[in-house]
Amino acid sequence: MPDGTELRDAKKAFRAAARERRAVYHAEHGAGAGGRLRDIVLQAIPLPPGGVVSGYLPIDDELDPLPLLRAVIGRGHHACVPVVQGRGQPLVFRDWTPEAPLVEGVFGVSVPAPSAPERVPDLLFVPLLGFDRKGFRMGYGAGFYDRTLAGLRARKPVLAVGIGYAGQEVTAVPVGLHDEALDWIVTDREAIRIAV
Ligand SMILES: Nc1nc2c(c(=O)[nH]1)N(C=O)[C@@H](CNc1ccc(C(=O)N[C@@H](CCC(=O)O)C(=O)O)cc1)CN2
Ligand SMILES: Nc1ncnc2c1ncn2[C@@H]1O[C@H](COP(=O)(O)OP(=O)(O)OP(=O)(O)O)[C@@H](O)[C@H]1O
Repeated sequence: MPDGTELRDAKKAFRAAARERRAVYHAEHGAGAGGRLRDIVLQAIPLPPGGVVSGYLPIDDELDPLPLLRAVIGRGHHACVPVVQGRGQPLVFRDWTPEAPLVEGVFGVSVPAPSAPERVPDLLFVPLLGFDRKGFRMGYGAGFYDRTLAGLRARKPVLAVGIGYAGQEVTAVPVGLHDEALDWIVTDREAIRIAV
């Protein structure tokens, strides 16, 4: 069931404001943020040995997760990134390395070529527009990560780690029934473990 009108409007207003805040923070703090993020994640979060870790290829003013993904590969994990199949469908993930050939996917987002093997992540680094300390996030509004996390969590334990700038924190993200909470949020300043 889709969200009701009131929640949809609240989320829409939130998204517009969050985009602006992220752009301002990115312009001010973006340089070097990906390296700081990498160091904080590796210090705080135990990665599943030999596991599959998903990240993302940054768009707009997202915090750059590629230094982290390179480090994760260096420690023997598989890295992968999301591929949109279509509206209303969960994301799939394809293998990513710094050398991987990319093609243009849905929404003009770069994705690994179809020759890259599909993977099922054990740990997901999740992009976001805004987050709160309860572990709720908001994205671009297609519900891709909510749908994808719900599907994965029904099959096996996965760890969902939201990635964003400290300046993307809000008091409370408007949430609906479909919203899947994150297990951790890591910013360019700190790692926040969400209490269960
Ligand atoms: N880096 C990254 N990759 C990702 C995501 C993400 O949030 N970040 N996604 C997370 O789910 C999926 C892609 N989802 C997306 C959904 C909408 C738009 C988007 O820009 N939509 C508007 C354009 C708005 C604008 O540019 O002002 C549109 O539909 O026109 C982009 C990505 C998978 N890959
Ligand atoms: N598991 C699900 N099954 C069916 N519909 C869903 C599911 N998850 C989310 N939706 C629907 O998708 C729409 C968008 O959800 P929402 O506004 O939470 O997106 P978002 O979290 O900002 O986006 P994204 O996860 O793509 O970054 C809503 O109408 C929501 O009801």
